[in-house]
Amino acid sequence: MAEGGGAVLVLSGAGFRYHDAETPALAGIDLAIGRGEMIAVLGPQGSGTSTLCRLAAGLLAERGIASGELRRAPSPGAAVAMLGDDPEAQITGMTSFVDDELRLPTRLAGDRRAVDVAGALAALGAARLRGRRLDALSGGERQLVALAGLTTLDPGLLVLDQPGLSLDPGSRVRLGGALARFRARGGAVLLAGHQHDELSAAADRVLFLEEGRPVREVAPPALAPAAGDALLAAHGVWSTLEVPVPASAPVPAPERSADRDAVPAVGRDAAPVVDPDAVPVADPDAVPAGEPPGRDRSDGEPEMRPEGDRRASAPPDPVALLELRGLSIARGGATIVPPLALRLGAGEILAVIGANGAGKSTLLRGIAGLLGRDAAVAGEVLVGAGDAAIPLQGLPAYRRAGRVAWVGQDPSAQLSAATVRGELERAAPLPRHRRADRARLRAERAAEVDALLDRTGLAALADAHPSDLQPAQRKELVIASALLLAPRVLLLDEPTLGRDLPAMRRLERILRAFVEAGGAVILTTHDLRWADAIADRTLRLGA
Ligand SMILES: Nc1ncnc2c1ncn2[C@@H]1O[C@H](COP(=O)(O)OP(=O)(O)OP(=O)(O)O)[C@@H](O)[C@H]1O
Repeated sequence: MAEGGGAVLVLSGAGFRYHDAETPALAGIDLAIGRGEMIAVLGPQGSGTSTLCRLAAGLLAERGIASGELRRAPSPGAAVAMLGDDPEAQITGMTSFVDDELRLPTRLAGDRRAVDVAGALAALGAARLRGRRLDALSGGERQLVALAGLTTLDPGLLVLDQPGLSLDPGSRVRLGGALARFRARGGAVLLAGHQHDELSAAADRVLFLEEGRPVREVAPPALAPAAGDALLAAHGVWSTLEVPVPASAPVPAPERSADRDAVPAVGRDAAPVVDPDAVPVADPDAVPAGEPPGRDRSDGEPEMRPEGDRRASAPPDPVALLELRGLSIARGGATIVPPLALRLGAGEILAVIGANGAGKSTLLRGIAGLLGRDAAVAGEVLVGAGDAAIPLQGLPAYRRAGRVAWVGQDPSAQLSAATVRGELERAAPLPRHRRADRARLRAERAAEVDALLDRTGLAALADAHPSDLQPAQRKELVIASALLLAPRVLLLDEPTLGRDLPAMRRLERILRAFVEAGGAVILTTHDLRWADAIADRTLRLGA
């Protein structure tokens, strides 16, 4: 551990207690980060990782009482720059375009020097975002812009709270490369989170927190998949790292074929009940004349293709819950989702994967009827099977919601009540009833809300304001609201964001119970290891 003169940040016996809290959020923190070092602090949700970030960045002064010692070394540029844990709050709201957003931190610091916008974006593999409007970016693209903006400050210490949120694995690796270059120039990095990923794996040391106290320090190789899983589990931390494929493993079948027989079988525990011909495929017949399948962008990005089908042998299709017939979505003159044919059976979980900006959220929004007029949606979305199938296209979102319930990438945008319980109580109207039945129905709904609060781990927070929840808890709340609608199909956009190990297990239990009761799920995720474990099939969007 770096001490004394070379240290950029030193915490000795440091602690912090929020004004309204009975117990300290942090206590007994001894940590020194030297020039060129990167330390990861991991722990379960509520263990104090975000508080430690804010303390290190000097952002807690008004909110409680600090104890112990904290020293930051002076730096020629900004002493410290921090990325917070809420991906949707990263963009300032003060600018409309990517380039201006990247110049803003330097300008706000009173520095008039020219900012290398192109270089900052290119370092994160995001050169394509130059000149784009901020309100037309995907969640991960926004995260990349926020990260690129921080790097323009060239601070002595970079504090990153869950920087991998919303980033695809390639972006996480590129961010790791940018951090390595920053460290080579003498910069120091403190990262924190509830998940172990490519970034924490590249740290010099990993410190585990438990109830605000440091409990163990290890070198990242001790946490490698799958050997390190038990150690991470003992500290309530989830790992998104994929188990490396041995060099001798068989090469999987090509992904691009629309021929079902060419889809790599990746094995499965329970056979899904889907149509044997229901493997999601690019529908060549649905491609408009003159337009190639895939998004018409110069960087050769997305193309729809089947990723994997876990069926060892395909059983008959008893209940098709959702069918897409040539669904395609274009925005701003570009094809975002190429024509897609897909049938989803009762009991099935489909994971949609793909790089940042590949179109995953757009697909879910298209199914839910939540795209604005600027989006050109073609093709059909049907819920139900055969003659009973109900076409959803043309129906407004509120009329689709009872059939396909959508949980968006940004949970804050779906919350409006003053308390967690209030949010659930208003999530779905009571069924049509006679006045005499009202009291009984209300009591049943209250019991249902209590049960959901327990299942989603929110019972102790029932009276909290939704804005006071962590991002992962807000998502939990929106999932609970969606379940109250009793939909046939759940559409979950990045449900794993920011979850620790217990919260991941809770999510799995909720999904399993939903599909075992006859529902179907489409979810998006950048956690490819988890997608492989939870989903019956995966669909990759983009290149
Ligand atoms: N209103 C809009 N107008 C034009 N393009 C848009 C608009 N909204 C999103 N896009 C673009 O559509 C593409 C797909 O966005 P989408 O949010 O679906 O991606 P995603 O796969 O969910 O990405 P992420 O993994 O980062 O969440 C992106 O390139 C995005 O910039």
